[in-house]
Amino acid sequence: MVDAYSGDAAPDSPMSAFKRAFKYYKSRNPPPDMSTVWAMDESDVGRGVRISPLPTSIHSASSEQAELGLNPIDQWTVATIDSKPGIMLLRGVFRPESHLYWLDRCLRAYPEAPNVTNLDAHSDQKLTQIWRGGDLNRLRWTTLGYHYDWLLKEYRDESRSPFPSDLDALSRTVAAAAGFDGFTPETAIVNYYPPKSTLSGHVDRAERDLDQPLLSFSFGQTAIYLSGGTSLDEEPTPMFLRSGDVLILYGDQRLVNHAVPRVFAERPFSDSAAFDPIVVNYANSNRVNITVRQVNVC
Ligand SMILES: O=C(O)CCC(=O)C(=O)O
Ligand SMILES: [Fe+2]
Repeated sequence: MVDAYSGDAAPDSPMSAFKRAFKYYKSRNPPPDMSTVWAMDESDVGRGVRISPLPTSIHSASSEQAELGLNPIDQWTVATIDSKPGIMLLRGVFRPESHLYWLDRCLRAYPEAPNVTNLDAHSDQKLTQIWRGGDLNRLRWTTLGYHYDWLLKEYRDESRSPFPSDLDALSRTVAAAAGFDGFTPETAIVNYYPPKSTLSGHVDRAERDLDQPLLSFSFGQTAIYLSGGTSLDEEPTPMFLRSGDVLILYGDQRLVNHAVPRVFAERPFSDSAAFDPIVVNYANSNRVNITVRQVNVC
């Protein structure tokens, strides 16, 4: 399956450590040994994984946090890896019932005009009502704010639409809680992962201000995420990203190779009167990831 970043693959040797790991975790036959994937849910001295509460230096209004579907910040935890300063994996951020809210936004609202999706990027006419048109299974990405140009690999000032206010508030709250007070959400890529889909190895370097973190929100089913180094020869770390996980990359980790070689279903979502059964159904077999970035030096 071709994914949005596949044209971005560096001309690496076929046997780079990163590519080898990608193939290993993507393989169906034989399937990978899942016990080799880092769970990151408890401290592990051997691997240098530390889990701690988030230092609660910021206090955004708790009413706003509740509106965004967030747990109180003192219930969040952060996992770090000693050998990879610049990765923070936040857990406990979202209340369980809010995962479907964000999935609903990614499926019903964000793909609509003026936002751009893979379904209309190469068509003269903006497709509307992807949701009602039954095109959900072909939806692979939506861009918000600055619309990333996949061919030119850049953001252009002419191609920009308003950033959704709920995602803006979520991103600012999470960034500030993690110590990035000045973060300004200006663009997001929503990636949709049906079963068996992958995201090829790539580095996110198009943003003009690389001193700002990148926030990555995962909802729905679970991914194996490969966190590599700046060289494809560096052995990547495989880790699970589950619904509600927030990965923050900054500093030395802002420009590393990463990929999603596998998505698998393990998380049941129950029917709920608050959500269309199509959303619940989608959540039960697909994964959605939102990466939020600041483009400019603000
Ligand atoms: O789906 C993910 O976890 C990663 C997405 C990603 O790397 C990207 O959008 O640049
Ligand atoms: Fe990326």
